[in-house]
Amino acid sequence: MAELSLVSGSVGLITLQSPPVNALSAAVRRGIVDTMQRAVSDPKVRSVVICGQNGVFCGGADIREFGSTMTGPPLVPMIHAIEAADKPVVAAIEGSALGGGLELALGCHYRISHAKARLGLPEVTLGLLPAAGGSQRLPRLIGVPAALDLITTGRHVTAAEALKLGFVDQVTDQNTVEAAVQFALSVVGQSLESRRISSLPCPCPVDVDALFEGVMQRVRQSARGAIAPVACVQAVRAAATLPYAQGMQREQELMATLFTSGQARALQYCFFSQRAVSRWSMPSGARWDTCKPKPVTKAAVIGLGTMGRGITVALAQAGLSVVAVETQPQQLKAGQRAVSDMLERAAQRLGVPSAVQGVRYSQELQAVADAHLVIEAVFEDMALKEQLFKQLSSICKPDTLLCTNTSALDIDHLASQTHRPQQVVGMHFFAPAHVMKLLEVVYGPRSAPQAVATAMALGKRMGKVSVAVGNCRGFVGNRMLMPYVEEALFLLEEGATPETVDHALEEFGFPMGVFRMSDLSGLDVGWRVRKAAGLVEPGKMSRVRQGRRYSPLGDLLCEQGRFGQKTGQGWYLYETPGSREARPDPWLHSFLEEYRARQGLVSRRIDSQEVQERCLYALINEGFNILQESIAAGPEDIDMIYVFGYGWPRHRGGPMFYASQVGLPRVLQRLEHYQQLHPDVPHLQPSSLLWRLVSSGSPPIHRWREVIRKPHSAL
Ligand SMILES: C[C@H](O)[C@H](C)C(=O)SCCNC(=O)CCNC(=O)[C@H](O)C(C)(C)COP(=O)([O-])OP(=O)([O-])OC[C@H]1O[C@@H](n2cnc3c(N)ncnc32)[C@H](O)[C@@H]1OP(=O)([O-])[O-]
Repeated sequence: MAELSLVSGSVGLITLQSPPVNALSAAVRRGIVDTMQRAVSDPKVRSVVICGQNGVFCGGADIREFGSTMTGPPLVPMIHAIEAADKPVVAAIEGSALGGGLELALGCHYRISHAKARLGLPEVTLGLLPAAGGSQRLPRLIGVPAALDLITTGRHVTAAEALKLGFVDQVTDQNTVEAAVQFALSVVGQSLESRRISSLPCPCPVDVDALFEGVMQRVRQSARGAIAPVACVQAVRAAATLPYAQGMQREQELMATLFTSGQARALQYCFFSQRAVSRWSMPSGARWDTCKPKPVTKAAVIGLGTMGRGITVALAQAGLSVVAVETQPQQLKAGQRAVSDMLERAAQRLGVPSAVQGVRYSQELQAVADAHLVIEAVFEDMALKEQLFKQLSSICKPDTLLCTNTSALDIDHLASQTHRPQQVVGMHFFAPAHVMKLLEVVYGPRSAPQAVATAMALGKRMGKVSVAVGNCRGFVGNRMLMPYVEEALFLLEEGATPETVDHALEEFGFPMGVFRMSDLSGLDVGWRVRKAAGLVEPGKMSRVRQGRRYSPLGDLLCEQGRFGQKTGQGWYLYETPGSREARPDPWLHSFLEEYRARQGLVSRRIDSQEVQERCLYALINEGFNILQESIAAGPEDIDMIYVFGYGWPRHRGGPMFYASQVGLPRVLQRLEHYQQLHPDVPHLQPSSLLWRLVSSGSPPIHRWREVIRKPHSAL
């Protein structure tokens, strides 16, 4: 929908009307074509301004339409008609001009932007490329290198940067539409030839081949198997080397290869899932739209170790007044210094005032008494946390929320240490807490829905992707990680090496394989968790613990002080303790051979397919158990946890989406296959929910919740 009105006597004002972001749906495109034709043919109209309703110019093509047959006027000729108009057309950009929205503006002869607007061509983040002329017009306007950067990264830029780059003509902090109308009045009668970007030559870099080879190499490396960034480079290359019309044809050809790709579907699923997880629900029926969060302006953090420092920074950057408590004077001093440095550096980088003044420090627990919300990030020890929750329960006001950053301990047990279990939830951040986007909000059986609502709202305010999950061992992320890590260890026992396992997982798209990741986070972290679970028997080689198969390989390395990067030795060798470059370790290879010989294991060749299937399907299977138990409300919750917290490649959609793409019958069949080979490994036993989904005809992922909700016999 678009509306045409005459303003200031001779300006035709076209307003896009499709809340919330005026996406270019079929109806909006039809409205633009109709209103443009009327504006061009109306003699009273001497210039045109295009703007968006509700302070948003346009969020691009309507992503919801991608799954169905496209109807209505196509974008490319619509924009060509605007560019070809013989009356000046000015885009009044407020809020966002993204994707097709910016391409629409690039079809206009002038662009006036509000200072707070965000502009960009983020199609690559949806597995696509700018296919309404953006890959051909932007390079002509701002040059090839700058266009390559914006199109291959999909990053949003400020109006100030857009002005500097040259694709907006004016920036205002006043009324943008008014400024655009005045501008449109001022350019009536001026020649438009040089304002039709498609007719401009593309400024070609001296050695165009070298430039594109260099960019393509970099893009392929960082893409880790994603196809859209590669196609984006090829489209911009067409702009640099072909006349406009041929370049446009190349753009459309490349888009056709992406539009129906599995990766595009996965990335668009992630787009909507990232928004869907904020609409949380609990098994009790409590939901995001029935529980009002409590206001939180004063927060407290207890423990200024690595996690406590990151959480303090994230809270301060979100504008809260924070009191950080650390009882150890040395640790308090070091923590205060680290937090101040991080806040100063971030302020410089973002060009905003620093939030250092918003943080107070204390050695006294009493200092948290008037906080609205307290997050403890002390050492991961149950006895220590029990003691702390008892103290907080008497120090804090009755309605103060008590949150724990534990990554595995029982939330409900900690709640039982207080007089207000309903006010206790987990807020599980991921290291570094001021950088990682994911926040697991963990509710126990006695957590009040308003406590969940408040923690979720605070997560959103901190710029986190917050996912509400139920209390169980390891919550969602770490619980699914256990079978993934165990399968990797079993594969070493059967003949693989850390290099071959990691290569297969990095080939799949993970930034780091399981063994490099383990060396980074420290083998001793998992060792402590296994000890707490009673699984570790120092020096023992037995491969059955608590009635199931167990690999003591990790324990044996830890007993030799091989904790990974921090000790310079782990599954790999490092130049010095703390260095990051992993090198294959001949000692570890002979250690594995000796271990197999002592265990009577016969080594065999293991290919990438088996590594990927066993590690990923075991993880996915645990995901089905989690859905079955309603620990997670839907597959989107699990997928966003893995995409934003565990490096699951976004172009693979997340573990559950990936399973739906592979095909549930295939996942089931492969799990059964490996379970027959390894009957002593319970986590290969297919989840009953997986069975049920397959026997219900493997419905598409957006319909899994119906099957999950349907009453069923446990048999
Ligand atoms: C040819 C052409 O070359 C190609 C092919 C394309 O153009 S491809 C498309 C390229 N465009 C994009 O990649 C921009 C995508 N959007 C955004 O980045 C953000 O939305 C935003 C604009 C910066 C606003 O952020 P926000 O935080 O204020 O609100 P929100 O919660 O995100 O969004 C508010 C609501 O609007 C929905 N929404 C947003 N953009 C949409 C879009 N382009 N299509 C359909 N729905 C959209 C969103 O799902 C949510 O719905 P619901 O969850 O409420 O039901």
